[in-house]
Amino acid sequence: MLQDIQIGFLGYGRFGAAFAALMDERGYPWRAWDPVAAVPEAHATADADALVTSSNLIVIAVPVSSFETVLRDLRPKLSARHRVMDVCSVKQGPCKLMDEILGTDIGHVGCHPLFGPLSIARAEPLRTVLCPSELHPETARLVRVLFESLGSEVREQEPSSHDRYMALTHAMAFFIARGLLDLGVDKDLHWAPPSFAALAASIAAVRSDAGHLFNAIQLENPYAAATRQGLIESLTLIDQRLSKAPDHGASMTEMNIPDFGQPTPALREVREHIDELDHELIALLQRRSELSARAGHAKRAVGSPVLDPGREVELMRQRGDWAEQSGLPSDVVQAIFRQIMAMSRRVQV
Ligand SMILES: O=C(O)C(=O)C[C@]1(C(=O)O)C=C[C@@H](O)C=C1
Repeated sequence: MLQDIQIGFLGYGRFGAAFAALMDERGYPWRAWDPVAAVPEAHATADADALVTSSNLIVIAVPVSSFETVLRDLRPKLSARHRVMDVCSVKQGPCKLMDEILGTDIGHVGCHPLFGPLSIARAEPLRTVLCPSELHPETARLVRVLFESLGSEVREQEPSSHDRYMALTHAMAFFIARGLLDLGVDKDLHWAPPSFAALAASIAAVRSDAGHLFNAIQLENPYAAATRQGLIESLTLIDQRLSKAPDHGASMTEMNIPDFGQPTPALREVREHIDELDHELIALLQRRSELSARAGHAKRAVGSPVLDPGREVELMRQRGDWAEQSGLPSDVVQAIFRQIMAMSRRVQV
């Protein structure tokens, strides 16, 4: 299904470049064109026409605000052999435009990769939402296979359900984080309690955002304004209840978070936490293995052998130090890393 694929990135910004690197790693041929950003020479085309001539799957990777203009400019260059996908973080508008402008003639599918340059670089799990057009189920199938071959989990959704869900999650995270950022909460987070970790990550995401992303998430999602309003209202209500509380005891009961479960015996509870943690450890090992495969790829490209004894000695020493600093026996931690390293070398051969 993917053997004849020729990918053409229309737009080579931060996301386009990271996505293209992922394609590269899996060996898919790709080209890119961008009026501003520099594309690596081996993949560059002279203009948008040359990109369309040399590709059969066009990935529109431009800010949502310029999507319509780019799509209208692209349309006359396309023929029946082309498929088009977008990567916008909102879906209702772009999917409607693709149905309208590309119609039955050109296969298309809406995509929202829920990952970015940082999550790709860190080998975090990849997830993608697809919004298939009723007109082109076969394009959705092709693009699903493509994402799955990149290691991404894929979910299909109606554009409106996607945007409602993103208004409650993506837009909310950015909205709250932006508010905290404006309050100056991003400084000195070293001593913030673990309960703040998720918010700190959201603040970091907003800070590293290319600028247009925040506006697109809030302004191009038709449900985001109402969701923001709903949040402000519920926070105001909580604030009013807190400030008019005559005494802490009585009024705080309604503020209590409901207890959803039966109290569990202490050992069962601890074991549940251990299970959860081990699950996370395995997910981290899987990500490490992914990075190791990339290291193998990079070494093969310059003809270096898999085994790098110098790096391994340094790595062991550092893990030993980290273990000691955390109050763990360094010899045991190093023994664990010897096994991890053995597994790592296996994925590189
Ligand atoms: O750093 C590298 O060169 C890797 O390939 C990664 C790695 C590792 O798993 O950390 C694996 C094998 C090498 O001998 C050294 C380190």
